Amino acid sequence: MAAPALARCMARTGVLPLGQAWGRAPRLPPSPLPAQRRAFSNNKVLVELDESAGVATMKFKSPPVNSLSLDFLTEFCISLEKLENDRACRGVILTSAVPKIFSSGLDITEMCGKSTEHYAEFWRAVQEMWLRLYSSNMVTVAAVNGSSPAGGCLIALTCDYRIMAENPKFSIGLNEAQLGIVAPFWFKDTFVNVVGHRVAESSLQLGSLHSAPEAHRIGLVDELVPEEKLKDRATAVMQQWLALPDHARQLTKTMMRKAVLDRLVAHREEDVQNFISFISKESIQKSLRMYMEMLKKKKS
Ligand SMILES: CCCCCCCCCC/C=C\CC(=O)SCCNC(=O)CCNC(=O)[C@H](O)C(C)(C)COP(=O)(O)OP(=O)(O)OC[C@H]1O[C@@H](n2cnc3c(N)ncnc32)[C@H](O)[C@@H]1OP(=O)(O)O
Repeated sequence: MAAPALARCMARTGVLPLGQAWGRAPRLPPSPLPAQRRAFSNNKVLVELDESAGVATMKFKSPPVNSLSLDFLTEFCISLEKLENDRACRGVILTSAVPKIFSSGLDITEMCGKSTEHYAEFWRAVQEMWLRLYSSNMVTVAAVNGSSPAGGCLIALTCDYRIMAENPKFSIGLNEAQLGIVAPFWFKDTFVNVVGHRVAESSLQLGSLHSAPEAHRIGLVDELVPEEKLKDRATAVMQQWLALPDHARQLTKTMMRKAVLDRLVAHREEDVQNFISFISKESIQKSLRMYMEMLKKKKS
């Protein structure tokens, strides 16, 4: 099925028609076949699977800034679902193929001047991405090799472990307040689970974008490495996590994340309606338009 058709299906049903994000059987170790590498790709995400290690790398490739458009979100979910159902894959490293940018967050153009139906479709796709990634049975490591505001930061926060490249130009954080918008409760819950309530409260209210050292200091990222070592370090961390039996790690992950996941699952439609009423306000539309203009002016 093509991405737009899948997106429509997601909009109707609220889920991808590929399988279930919930109640999956625990993953089994990969079969002892000869070492093999596989790659598959769609327009937005490149996936390389090292079957001998049981590890895939998902590289975002949606230039200029890997913004999370409806197409990107749909293709991200399809790629993740494929890996989730692949017995040869036990862990996934998320990173970017676009220099200097991990992801610029939700595509603002998807939230400006569109119909109510479009907002509903878009928001369900954002929810779906988070539900699938946060509940993934695989070990998920974010190798943050560029700036990562808002929705980009959410992707990193949703992983099990975050490693960021030490580059003074890169920043990360949930900066929604700076755009005049509010991070939804499940963004906030994910953030609180990583950095704790006090840090999340001030960072969210200020819409802070943190430099790499600051992000490390507040626990937003688990470690910093020189850019050229990021890939190797992500691979080493993955090996460490995969050394444990899958079932124990998966049950522990579920135990830690269930309450937050259940909260969105129980209020999914209400959350879509909240998004629509919020984003449709003329004052919010004006803030978003001004923000886009500011981004464009910054260039000239
Ligand atoms: C009561 C409660 C109810 C709850 C309601 C919920 C409300 C909504 C919640 C929404 C949640 C999350 C929101 C988001 O994720 S919004 C996105 C936030 N992102 C940002 O603020 C990042 C903005 N971008 C940048 O800071 C920079 O672009 C960059 C990423 C640092 C890269 O800088 P650069 O100099 O390398 O590139 P630049 O020239 O700025 O950009 C290149 C082109 O890309 C366009 N662009 C950048 N970011 C986005 C984006 N997020 N969406 C769409 N387009 C984007 C930029 O405009 C340039 O375009 P052009 O070349 O000029 O045409």
